[in-house]
Amino acid sequence: MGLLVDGQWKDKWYDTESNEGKFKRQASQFRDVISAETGAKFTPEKDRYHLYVSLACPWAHRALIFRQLKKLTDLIDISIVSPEMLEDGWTFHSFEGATKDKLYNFEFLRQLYTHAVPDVTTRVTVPVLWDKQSESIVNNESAEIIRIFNSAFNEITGDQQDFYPAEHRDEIEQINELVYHKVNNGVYKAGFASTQEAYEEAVTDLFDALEYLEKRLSTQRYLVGNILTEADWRLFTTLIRFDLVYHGHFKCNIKRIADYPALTGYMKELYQYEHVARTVNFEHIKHHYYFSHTMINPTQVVSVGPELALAEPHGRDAL
Ligand SMILES: N[C@@H](CCC(=O)N[C@@H](CS)C(=O)NCC(=O)O)C(=O)O
Repeated sequence: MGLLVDGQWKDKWYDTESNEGKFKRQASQFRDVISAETGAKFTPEKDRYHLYVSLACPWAHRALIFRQLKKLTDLIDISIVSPEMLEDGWTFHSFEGATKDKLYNFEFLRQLYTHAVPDVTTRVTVPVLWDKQSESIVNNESAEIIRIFNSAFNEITGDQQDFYPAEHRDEIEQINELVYHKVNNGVYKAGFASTQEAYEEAVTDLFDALEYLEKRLSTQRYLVGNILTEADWRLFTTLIRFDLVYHGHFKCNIKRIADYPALTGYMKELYQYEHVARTVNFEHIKHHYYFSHTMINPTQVVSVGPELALAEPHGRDAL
């Protein structure tokens, strides 16, 4: 794993030493929008954009889910990186369920970043929303890509479902804040911590948040206002990976999601939601984490279990 500095690849892991053993995620750099407004640089068009994802990555997973939910699969094609992310970062090496780079046939994802900006300094992350017309990155921040997908193409697809409704935005933002820091990023803070204190702080915050979410979801079907919103999908991509990789590989092991009845039923319901299951690839998830993080798992042995009973009735209809 590494990063680009002035367009040059440096094989370097996140520096936790200078930060008391804590993992600090860097902000995404490409933050444009797609809009039908006059003068907009990126306008909604069929076949103009391409999405680069990893099926292992919870952030890219959000974008893949929104692409399905918002009926964008015919408008926006995808390229899928190999789950093995080692000294060259994300690659398009052959792996079942991965694809080539469908636009440029690049070997490495970093080549896409330098194709856009030759002297860029950035981490090379997924997801990337790419504009084929200007050959540039529209956005590489999943929280923003899902908002783009939520509304920018509605005129073309005719799909008006709104996962970020105006009347619930304050509450969505509040819950997103908690879920992002303590859960989505919380598992990484626990897993990548390089001191006991940093790990314990992250894992305690994470399980405090899970206890809170379990309570909240015991009396209401979804996180906000009893309708499905982006807040639910943002939580889902961490929950679905939890017992598979975060519990073992990242030592988030005070409990499993299977030990929380409400969170388990909720996760199953979202998994069973139309077309969502096809965005989940358990092999890519397990292989990526156990094989790529050699500082945590130097043998690169990938765990076999656990079995998850995701197709069983979720029992959430009563709420
Ligand atoms: N804030 C970004 C984070 C994306 C991210 O960190 N993706 C991970 C994969 S799960 C990645 O590509 N990591 C490579 C690296 O950090 O070098 C987003 O939500 O889009």
